[in-house]
Amino acid sequence: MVEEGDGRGSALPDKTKAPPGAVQELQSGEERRWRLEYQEPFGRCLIATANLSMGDVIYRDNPIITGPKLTSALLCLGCYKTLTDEHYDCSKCTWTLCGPECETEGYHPYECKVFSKANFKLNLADFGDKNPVYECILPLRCLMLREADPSKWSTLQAMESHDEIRQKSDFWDIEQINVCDFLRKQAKVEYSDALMHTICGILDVNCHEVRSNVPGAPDESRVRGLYPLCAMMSHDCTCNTQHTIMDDHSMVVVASRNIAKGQQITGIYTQLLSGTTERRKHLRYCKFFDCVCRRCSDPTELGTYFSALRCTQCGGPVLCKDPLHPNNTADYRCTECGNEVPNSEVNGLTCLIGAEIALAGENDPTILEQLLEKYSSLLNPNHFHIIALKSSLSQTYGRVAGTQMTDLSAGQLGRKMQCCRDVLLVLDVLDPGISRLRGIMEYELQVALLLLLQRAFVQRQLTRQEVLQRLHEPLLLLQSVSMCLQHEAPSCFEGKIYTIAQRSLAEVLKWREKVKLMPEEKFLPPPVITFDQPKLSEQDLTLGDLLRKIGS
Ligand SMILES: C[S@@+](CC[C@H](N)C(=O)[O-])C[C@H]1O[C@@H](n2cnc3c(N)ncnc32)[C@H](O)[C@@H]1O
Repeated sequence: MVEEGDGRGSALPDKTKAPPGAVQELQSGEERRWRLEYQEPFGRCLIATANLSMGDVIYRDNPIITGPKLTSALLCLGCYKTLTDEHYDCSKCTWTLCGPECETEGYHPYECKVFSKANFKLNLADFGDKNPVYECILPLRCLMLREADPSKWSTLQAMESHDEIRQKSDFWDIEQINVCDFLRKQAKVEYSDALMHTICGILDVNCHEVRSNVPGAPDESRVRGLYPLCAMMSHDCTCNTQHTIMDDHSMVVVASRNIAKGQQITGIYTQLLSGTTERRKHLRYCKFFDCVCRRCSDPTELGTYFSALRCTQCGGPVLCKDPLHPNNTADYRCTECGNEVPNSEVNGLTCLIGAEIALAGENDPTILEQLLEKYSSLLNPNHFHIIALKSSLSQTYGRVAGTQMTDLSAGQLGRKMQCCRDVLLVLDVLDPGISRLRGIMEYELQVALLLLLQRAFVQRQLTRQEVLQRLHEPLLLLQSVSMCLQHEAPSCFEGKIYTIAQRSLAEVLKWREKVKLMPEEKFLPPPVITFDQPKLSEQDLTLGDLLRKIGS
C-alpha cells in the first residue's frame, strides 16, 4: 500500500511502461537495437529489434544510486574502501570514512546531511564482519533523491517492488527494525513505513552487485547499485548477455551469444553454477517469482545432469521427478532402476556437501581431490558440487602460495587440464559463448598445454610438425579467452587475465613463426614412412578368393 502524502501521491507509476530514466538518449552514431515491451509473466522486458551477434555491446548503463549491501564489513561510505580498525569518523555525522577527503565523496553527503542534523552518534563497539547497521544507508539515499534529483526519483519510483509478496516474507520484519525504525529514531526522518518498505523492495528486486574494482580489496563486492535499464531485463537460467561493471561503476552489457531479432534479451539473477532447486528457491525468495525457463523445466538441465545424484543401488542418474514443483520439494527417482529418494534426503545431502566444500576453501588441491573422491559415489559426474570442485581445482593447481605452475608434474598438469575440460563441457551447454568462467578455464587450460609442449620441445621429443600441431589448441584458447574477457575492467582479476592472455597470444604467434624456421636438430627427426603392402588376413579375403582357396 502506498500512502497519500508520501511523495508517490495518487499518480502511481504505470509498471507496464518504461521507467523515465531507463531509456537514455543515444549519442550521435549510436543505434538502439532493443525496445522495452510488457509481456506476461515477465512484466517489462527488453526485446532485440535486430539480430545481435555474440560480443556486440547491447547497451551501457549508469547507476542512479549506489550504496552498501544489506550487511557489510566496516567500509568507507564515501569511496567504499574496506576499513580496518583504523578509520575516520565523519566530522559531521560520525559514519565510517577513510579520511576527511571522503566527507564529500560519492553519495555520502546524502546521509551525512540527515544524520548530522539528527545529532546521530555511531556506536562502533560491536562492529564485526557483517554489520546490519549499513542496511539503512542505501534506502535513505534513495529517499533523498526525491529532493536531490527528482528525475532519478521518478525513475526509481517506476521500478518493481513486489510489496504484496514481500509483506509476507521474513525481509519485512527485519527491515522494519533495521531500516524503518532505525531511520525514524536515529535519523529523525518522517517517511512512512510503507514508503520505506517499498524502497527496500525496489532495491531487493532490482539492484546489482557492484563487483570488484573498489579500491582496497579489488575482488570483494560490498556495494550494490540500481541500474535503470539493466533492471528491465528478465531473468533466464541460460541467459544471453553478460554484464561487466567498470571502475567508474558504469555497466557494459554484451550479447554472450547470437540473439535473433524479436528474442528477449536476458540476464541471470542467480548463481549459474547452482542446481535447479537452489536457483528456483533463491529466485522465489529474493526476486519473488517462480522460474520456468527451459533449463528449470528439464530434470536433466539440458542434458548436463547438473542436479543429478548417483543411484546407490545401480549407479544410474537420480533426477528430480518434478523440477517445477510449486514448493521445490519433489522427490527424486533413478532413471535406470526406479529407486526413489525423498526430497529431504537429497536436500540434506547437497547442503551438507556444500558446507563441507565451503569449509575446505580453495587453497589445497589435496583436500579438494579428497572431497571429489569422497562424493563421486554419491553425485553424478556433472553434479554442480563436482563441477564447482573441479573449477576450484583447475585454479588451485600451480596457483597456491609456495607452488608455481612450472613446479607441477606432468600428471598434475594433466589433472588440471582434465578439470578445465570437464567444466568447459558443462559451460558449453549452460553458458555458451562469452562467459567469464569459460575465459578463466580456457586460460588455465592453455597454460598447462603450453607448459607440457615446452617441456617436450626442450627434450627434443617432438617433430616440427608435432610442435606446430600442438600450438593450435592453445592459440584457439587464447583467442577465445580474449573474446570472453575483452570487456572486463582492467583492474579486476578477469581484466588482468585478459591483458596477460593478449600478451601470451602475441608471444605464441611469434614463437610459431620461429618454430617454422628453426634448424632441424631442434626437433625429433620425422618418422620414416614405409609403403609396405598390407598383409591380408582370412577376413580380408573376398568371397571369390575364399571359394578358390577351398576349391584348390
Ligand atoms: C529486475 S525486475 C525486471 C523488470 C520487471 N519485469 C519490471 O517490469 O519492472 C525483476 C522482476 O521481473 C519479473 N521477472 C523477471 N524475470 C522473470 C522470469 N523469467 N519469469 C517471471 N518473472 C520474471 C519478476 O517479477 C521479477 O521480480
